[in-house]
Amino acid sequence: MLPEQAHGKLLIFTAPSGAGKTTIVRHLLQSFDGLAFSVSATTRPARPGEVHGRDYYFLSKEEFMGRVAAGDFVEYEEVYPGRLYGTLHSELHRNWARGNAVVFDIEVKGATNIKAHYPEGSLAVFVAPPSREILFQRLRDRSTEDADSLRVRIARAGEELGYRDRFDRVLVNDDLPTALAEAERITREFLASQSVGHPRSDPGYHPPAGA
Ligand SMILES: Nc1nc2c(ncn2[C@@H]2O[C@H](COP(=O)(O)OP(=O)(O)O)[C@@H](O)[C@H]2O)c(=O)[nH]1
Ligand SMILES: Nc1ncnc2c1ncn2[C@@H]1O[C@H](COP(=O)(O)OP(=O)(O)O)[C@@H](O)[C@H]1O
Repeated sequence: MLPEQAHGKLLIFTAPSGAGKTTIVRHLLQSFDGLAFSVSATTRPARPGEVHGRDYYFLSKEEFMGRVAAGDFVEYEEVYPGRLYGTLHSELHRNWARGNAVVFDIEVKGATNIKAHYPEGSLAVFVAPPSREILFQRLRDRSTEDADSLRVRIARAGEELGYRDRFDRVLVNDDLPTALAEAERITREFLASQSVGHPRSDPGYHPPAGA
């Protein structure tokens, strides 16, 4: 068990939509014991094949706002108009209590906020596409979005590319096997590194005597 108010490790993958972070995170979850996914809550509808509680907690706007009011989120963002996404405190503590490092698939602002809240024990990796054109092509080829949703994602993805140098690492996802091998290397090193920290803005935490 972790000491009260202490926290475990956080491995954050962030990128513009379509860069490949979901593909990379899924691969890592299959490849490593001791990693657990931070299942976010969202108000967007499930895509075919997505499972409630595994890919996301799919909530109505009312349910989501109720949980905001209850203080259940570490962070949340309206990523697309009317589409809320957020990280639940309960999700992190549930996974840390089991001794797992938590892995995130999250957009750039959420990643920045998580990293600021948990500066110790966290590593943020920006997944970069080989080019803007390839990024947009991947989004179109994935065929998960209707025309409007695709347009919104492409516009936002263009902006998010500008966050590239604000994180701890950049992982270029050009050839997929090469990117997966690099992601494995980063993860192996991270899991072997020093572990527990304390959240920066947690008023309840007092360091143990002699710490
Ligand atoms: N801030 C924040 N963003 C999230 C969270 N969960 C997912 N996202 C991001 O929201 C964006 C939209 O996710 P999604 O609808 O699954 O679309 P996709 O990126 O096109 O696969 C992605 O950049 C996700 O990484 C969260 O808990 N908080
Ligand atoms: N290196 C790659 N080469 C070609 N296609 C890729 C590569 N990585 C991911 N893809 C494909 O690009 C699309 C977007 O990837 P995804 O993992 O959904 O991105 P994100 O989660 O960042 O939005 C998916 O259809 C995925 O299969």
